[in-house]
Amino acid sequence: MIPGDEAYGQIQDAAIVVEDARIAWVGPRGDLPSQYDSLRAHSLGGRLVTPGLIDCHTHVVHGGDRAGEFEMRLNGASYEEVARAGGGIVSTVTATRASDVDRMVADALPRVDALLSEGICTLEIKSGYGLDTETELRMLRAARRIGHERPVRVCTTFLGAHAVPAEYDGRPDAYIDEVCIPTLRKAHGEGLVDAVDAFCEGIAFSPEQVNRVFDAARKLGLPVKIHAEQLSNLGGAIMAAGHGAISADHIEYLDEAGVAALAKSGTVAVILPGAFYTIRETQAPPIAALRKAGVPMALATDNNPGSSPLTSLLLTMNMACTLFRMTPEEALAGATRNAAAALGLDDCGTIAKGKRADLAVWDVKTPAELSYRIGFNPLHSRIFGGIS
Ligand SMILES: O=C(O)CC[C@@H]1NC(=O)NC1=O
Ligand SMILES: [Fe+3]
Repeated sequence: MIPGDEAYGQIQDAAIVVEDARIAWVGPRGDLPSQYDSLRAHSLGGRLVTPGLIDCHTHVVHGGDRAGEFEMRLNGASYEEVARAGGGIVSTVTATRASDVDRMVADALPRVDALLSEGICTLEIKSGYGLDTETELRMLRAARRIGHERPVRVCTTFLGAHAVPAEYDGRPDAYIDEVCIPTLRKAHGEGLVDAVDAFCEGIAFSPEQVNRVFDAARKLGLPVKIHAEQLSNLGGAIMAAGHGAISADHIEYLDEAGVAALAKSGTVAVILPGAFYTIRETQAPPIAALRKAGVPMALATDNNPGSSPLTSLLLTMNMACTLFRMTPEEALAGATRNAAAALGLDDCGTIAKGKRADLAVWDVKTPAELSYRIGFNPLHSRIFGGIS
């Protein structure tokens, strides 16, 4: 069954009125109110227009790369074995600690530009490769700077609970209490934090440890999100749902109880096919159960140097359809309105009166082409805040 226009909320021969970087009116061109007749019209040649895309989960700021580990895994080492051998996240920490804000920005901009070239207007950027106060702060300052150096809205996420640094090896609780939570408070005090995230996994932090970070976040009035059930089921998503988390991400190993918890709390499921593909995971996230339970599903690149060096949200959409059997309409919703919800944003992600005038214009005949092609970018133009 091929969905019609109504499935995407599509309007044929539409007009969109933009005033002060916001959408003032949208509808069939023939219904355009006469009050707008005097505005300068700009034809898009009948092309498809979608909301500007939103990449709601990235680690795009980081030092170094992990091509060497890529080769290790190709010689048989699993992702967890690489992590336990002191590789993985911790090896990127060394490179990031040696970097400064200017260098972090310069290293990230080619990846950011690649993402923007596909119509992204909102980009989430996490910390989490510093794991000490000063480097975590530098990462978040770099993320903020990217939002000033490029026409993109940046949402920052504190991910101090990403891994246990070498100097706290075997002492995760001490790291949470002595570094992670104090750094969160300092970063929040500098206006660097829009949300708080944590990696709940056997190779990272327990639900109890993450719970302490989330308690601190909520005392600061910050929304929380979680990397959960990526490699096993520790109940992280259920714990996060109990905190009213705005998203639970990865969730390959989410069970029925976890699905029900997300549905009850209104938490968005963020599906990350890049990590599933890169670490050659075999357990797919429970898409059918999430769909049946009405849990909103978002998509993101999870751009990071280890488990998902993926810098294409369009390819992410294709992978979500081909690997996880999401529909093209679900994939587009996952990169727009549901991605906005995963960031706790209500002013973007759809083309509607009052929303930001963030739009993507495409040289395609149908919306399904955006998920159908592999490694092809049909973007005609990107409109950010009403300016193309
Ligand atoms: O491998 C890396 O550098 C990041 C891995 C990434 N972080 C996380 O919490 N889960 C992931 O897949
Ligand atoms: Fe991630």
